[in-house]
Amino acid sequence: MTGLAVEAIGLRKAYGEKVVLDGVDLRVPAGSVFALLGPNGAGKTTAVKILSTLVGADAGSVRVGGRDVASAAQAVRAGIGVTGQFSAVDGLITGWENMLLMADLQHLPRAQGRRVAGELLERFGLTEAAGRPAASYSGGMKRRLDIAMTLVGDPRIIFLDEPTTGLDPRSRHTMWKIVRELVAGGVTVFLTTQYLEEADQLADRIAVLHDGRIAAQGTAEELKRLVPGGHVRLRFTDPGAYRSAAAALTAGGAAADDEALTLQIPSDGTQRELRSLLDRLDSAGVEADELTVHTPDLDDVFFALTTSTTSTTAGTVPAQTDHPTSEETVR
Ligand SMILES: Nc1ncnc2c1ncn2[C@@H]1O[C@H](COP(=O)(O)OP(=O)(O)OP(=O)(O)O)[C@@H](O)[C@H]1O
Repeated sequence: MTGLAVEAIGLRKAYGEKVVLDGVDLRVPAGSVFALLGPNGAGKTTAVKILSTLVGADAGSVRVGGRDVASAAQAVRAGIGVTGQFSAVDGLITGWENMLLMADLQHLPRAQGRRVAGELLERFGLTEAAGRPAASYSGGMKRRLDIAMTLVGDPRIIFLDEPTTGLDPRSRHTMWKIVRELVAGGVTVFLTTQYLEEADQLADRIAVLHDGRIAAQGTAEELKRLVPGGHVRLRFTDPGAYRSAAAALTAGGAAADDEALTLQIPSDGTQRELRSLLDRLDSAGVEADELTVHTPDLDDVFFALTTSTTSTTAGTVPAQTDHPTSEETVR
């Protein structure tokens, strides 16, 4: 599949008086990981339900795998996998039986169903536990079984609704590895999450859902640049070099710390701005001992976008919060 795996335009959904989605546009390139990020109740699950044909939208159009979810729901369903917050795993039967049930639902011939079930259980580290009732599995194992069951039909687009909520850090990392492997195999992953780190780690593109609208959308780096407060910090050990750099850069708004021999220059951290800064240092004939780029992290973006009382559109972001910034040091 080429082009867009998911394309939603003007999605609206209300439950009674409550408007949950109020004109949402989403575009997910095939073969990528897309994270829909939002606080509790933002409408993430509702969006997944609409995109995966489980619930109809009040307005707007959705194409998944190139097909319209309203007029070709059956065909859409055949090409997708959905793992919800409430697992499809039946606790009373074993992991193996859960897998075979899935294979039956997918109408796989018996021998093929057993082979696929065995391969997936192996891939997700569940072979040993396969004979035990799923109710005895840990949260992470149940989640892995859930995804394994989703993969029985070899879907090319997978929706994972909060795949790591409630998991411990180790299980969360295992889940991230699974997502990366799926994408390496050409699968498109649409996931929802409340975890900024998860979106940062996994997603090629992130959309922040707030008050029924997309407050911002882009790569993690693009989103971080929406929040002001980025700067470059230069540290010197030679006081002479420090003074020369300070003289060359204070016109550019550099804040100087004479005791620590550091200069802090406002910057969005882009290559263009860094090059211009280095050019100015070169012209002054000085070299910094350490150069650190401080970019706001996703926490800054998320809090800035989701704590406002009115929704914002991409590119217009409320004032920066006090959350720590991430740092990258270049020596
Ligand atoms: N079937 C329904 N009937 C009425 N209201 C609903 C229904 N489904 C969801 N809602 C409401 O829509 C809003 C969004 O819910 P949704 O589950 O989509 O949010 P979410 O972002 O997935 O939240 P969470 O992270 O808590 O799962 C909530 O206020 C919820 O109460």
